[in-house]
Amino acid sequence: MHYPVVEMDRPDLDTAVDIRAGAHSDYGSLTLLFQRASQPGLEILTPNSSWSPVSVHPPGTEHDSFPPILVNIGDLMQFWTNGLLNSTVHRVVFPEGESKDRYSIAYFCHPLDHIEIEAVPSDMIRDRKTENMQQRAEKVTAEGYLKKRLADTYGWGKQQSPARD
Ligand SMILES: O=C(O)CCC(=O)C(=O)O
Ligand SMILES: [Fe+2]
Repeated sequence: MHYPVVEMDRPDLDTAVDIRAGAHSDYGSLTLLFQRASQPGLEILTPNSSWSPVSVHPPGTEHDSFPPILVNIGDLMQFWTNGLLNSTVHRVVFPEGESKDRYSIAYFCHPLDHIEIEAVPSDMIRDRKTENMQQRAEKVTAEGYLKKRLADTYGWGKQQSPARD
């Protein structure tokens, strides 16, 4: 992803409101995020509902040539584990007071299309049924799940209504 430079002194920019990527959780099981040094911006939503910046070079990695690979838990992992592992809500904000672009690479790990989405068959996971867990009567494949998420988010695959006179 390339987030282009935005001049911080633009009169129409309000960094309290304007952000680079809105709050979301990833759809798949795990996401591997590759970031570049000195290009911060990622924030996660903490359990007390505040945003916390994620360091590109966490302690102990300051002198590494490349930032470590960041692993994000996605919604599918939350579903597979009945919420034992919860997906992270995150967003990307502008760096404070600086006009810089940001580059990142996200690898979204997703099952093959035909795989049926169901919780991991273990007693520990089975016992963890929570209110949050979506109880699904019908079987869903990885492809069906992904298409639904894309449709909910972007209207992907939905018929455009014909233009009217
Ligand atoms: O660019 C980033 O640092 C995060 C991107 C992201 O969250 C996403 O593509 O899902
Ligand atoms: Fe994401």
